[in-house]
Amino acid sequence: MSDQPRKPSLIVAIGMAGAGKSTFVQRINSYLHTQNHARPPYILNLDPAVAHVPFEPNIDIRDTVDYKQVMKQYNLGPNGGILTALNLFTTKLDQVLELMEKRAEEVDYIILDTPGQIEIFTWSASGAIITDAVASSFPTVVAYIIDTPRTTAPATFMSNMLYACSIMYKTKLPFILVFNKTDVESHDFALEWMQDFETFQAALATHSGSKDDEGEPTYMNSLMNSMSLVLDEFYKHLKAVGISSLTGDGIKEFFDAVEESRETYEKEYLPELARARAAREKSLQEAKEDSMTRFMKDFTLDRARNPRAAADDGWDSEEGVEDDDGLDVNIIDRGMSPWPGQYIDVTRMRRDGDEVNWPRPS
Ligand SMILES: Nc1nc2c(ncn2[C@@H]2O[C@H](COP(=O)(O)OP(=O)(O)OP(=O)(O)O)[C@@H](O)[C@H]2O)c(=O)[nH]1
Repeated sequence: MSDQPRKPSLIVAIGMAGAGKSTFVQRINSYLHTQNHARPPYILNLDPAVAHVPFEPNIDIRDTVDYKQVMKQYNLGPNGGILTALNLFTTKLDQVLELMEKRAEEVDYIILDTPGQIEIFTWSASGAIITDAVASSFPTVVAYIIDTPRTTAPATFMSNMLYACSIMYKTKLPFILVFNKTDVESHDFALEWMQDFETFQAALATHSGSKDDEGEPTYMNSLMNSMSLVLDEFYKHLKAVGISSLTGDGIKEFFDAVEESRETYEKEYLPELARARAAREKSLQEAKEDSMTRFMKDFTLDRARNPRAAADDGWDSEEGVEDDDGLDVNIIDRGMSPWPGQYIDVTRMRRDGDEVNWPRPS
């Protein structure tokens, strides 16, 4: 056993707009506040456009970036505004991580509530940077929130699962399917479909719109039939829990799933992360060596063909070229003066004369 204090588990709450992410975050927040041995979580709100969140986040993107101001400044629509706000926030990620690290010993859970427009987080560079950064510091799990009552149609269910599948393979993180709103609709049908693809196919066959005018299965029907076989493999890699963020039903099972996912993170994600890092460093080193070898070859060839040039620029071919350590390369730093197209930090512009509220008081 290591002497290091146990790191908090980090939960990234992702889901389609209206699936109940914020209500879910508030539910787990209140659950942790009321449990005898639990400590309140550390919460980050990453949705710049949300008007109201039912909890008090410790770090709130809205304190750093005013997304309406960003829309005006860059002449963007709402989605562009949210994405740019997230990009700007990501430039401060080192500060965010530092704050989380500082609080790590005081909390057992860190929770990230993500923007309502799911693709802005899951398919943007910033979303990937944030997810990778937190996941390399804390045992992380993705909680994919599903609006259960709106997923009872086989086609909608399949679309939702395909989306979940794409996020899981993109992040490679432990994944929990959270079937929310079970007070309205039980998630039993979903579990059945996931455990036995034949029951899904049977539901598909009886669902309206599965046959065309001539009584033949529609193209969509055949496609989904085949997809259900593919997804069978995907279902084996994830956990599913049913909860009601409204009543609190199933929250304990959710935390059990988080605990199990922590083991998956340590056994599978961390070694994979270390392997990926080592591979990246190796390929960078190889690319560096390769480019150096080619440079030296071209350089020597050039000097052999044109020895006068060497004399003109004072280079003594007898001495050769100094090794890596001896190279005196001046990197030009353009950071001191503005240039066309320079990135402007609107977060600073917004704060001119304002009270800086970073981080939010806990
Ligand atoms: N019946 C029921 N309603 C719920 C539950 N969870 C959330 N809701 C309702 O679903 C609606 C959407 O919930 P939010 O928490 O705002 O959903 P969200 O995913 O954060 O939505 P965005 O802000 O668009 O991202 C609200 O009206 C909630 O009251 C639940 O477990 N049961």
